[in-house]
Amino acid sequence: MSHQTNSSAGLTGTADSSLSSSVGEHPNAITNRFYTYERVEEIVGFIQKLVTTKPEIAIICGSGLGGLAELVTDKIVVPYADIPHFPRSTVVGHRSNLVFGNLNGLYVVCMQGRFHPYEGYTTATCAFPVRVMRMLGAHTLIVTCAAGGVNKGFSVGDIMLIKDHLNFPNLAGNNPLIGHNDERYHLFPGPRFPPVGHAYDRAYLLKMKEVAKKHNVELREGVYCGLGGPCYETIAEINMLRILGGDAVGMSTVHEVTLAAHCGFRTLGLALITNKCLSDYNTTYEPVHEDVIRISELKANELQQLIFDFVGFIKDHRT
Ligand SMILES: O=P(O)(O)O[C@H]1O[C@H](CO)[C@@H](O)[C@H]1O
Ligand code: HPA
Repeated sequence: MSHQTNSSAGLTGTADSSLSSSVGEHPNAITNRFYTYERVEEIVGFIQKLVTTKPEIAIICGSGLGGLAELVTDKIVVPYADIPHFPRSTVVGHRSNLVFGNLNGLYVVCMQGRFHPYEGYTTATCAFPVRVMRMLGAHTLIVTCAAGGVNKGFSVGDIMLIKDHLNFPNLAGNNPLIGHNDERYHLFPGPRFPPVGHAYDRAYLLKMKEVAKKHNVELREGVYCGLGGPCYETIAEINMLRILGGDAVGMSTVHEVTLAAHCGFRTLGLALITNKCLSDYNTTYEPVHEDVIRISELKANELQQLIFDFVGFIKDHRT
């Protein structure tokens, strides 16, 4: 399949000058002027010509966790490169496909590869596919990521249910919702000031604990800290995160979950602890991405089984 597009993938400053400039010039505002309601609609329309079944569950696959999409049956794979205006994943361990199909009885869409701010994308660009998946019909978002273990009680290979997050870019004035709050998304017109106190669905969290118990998997639960990257953290930064109540750290997820809360997704977040974080100045170990991918791939099966069963639960409890 090949679809020619003359877009520059909506990277940062490709604002359409014909659009009114009632928003500021913050890079995220510019992105939101590029990914207008019409453009999101165009992307959704393009996908709907290829995929006629409406997905109920949207899944974002973290570093090394793209194998989840291989569990999907009756697959339709839509490369990001074929979708008008869609960015590309540039990071090892992230492919660049939307994978549609059946997972344990429900129709799903998997992002096999996500976008990170350190790749040069704004947080708004990184997160905008969440809106696309919502407009395609999904009501539940399962977000997965690789993360460093900030909590000293965590071990490499642990799976942490994300109960909340610390969104550092947001605290520094960098939120994917900066810019015009377009109320034409009539199915999910998020408010100008969206609440995010319950961005991670409590009932889903409890259900996932039950699923894990059945599999004899002991889940951790904690607060995910979203930082900008691409540097891994200094020892002082890790110590700060501990003081602030952080349990795991990564460079993704928080902007996606922010947009998901805005457009009415119910969200489950799972972080796979791929490495310990630096704790003292005598430690010689430093995290490396190769280890992150290796551990993700090693533990992927376990995570996939949990998600597979969780989707089965959603199927049985749909209203
Ligand atoms: O969050 P995901 O995409 O799983 O990846 C994590 O792993 C990479 C660092 O090794 C960073 O991209 C970090 O965010
Ligand atoms: N820090 C930030 N992001 C990460 C880490 C880490 O230690 N491990 C995996 N992603």
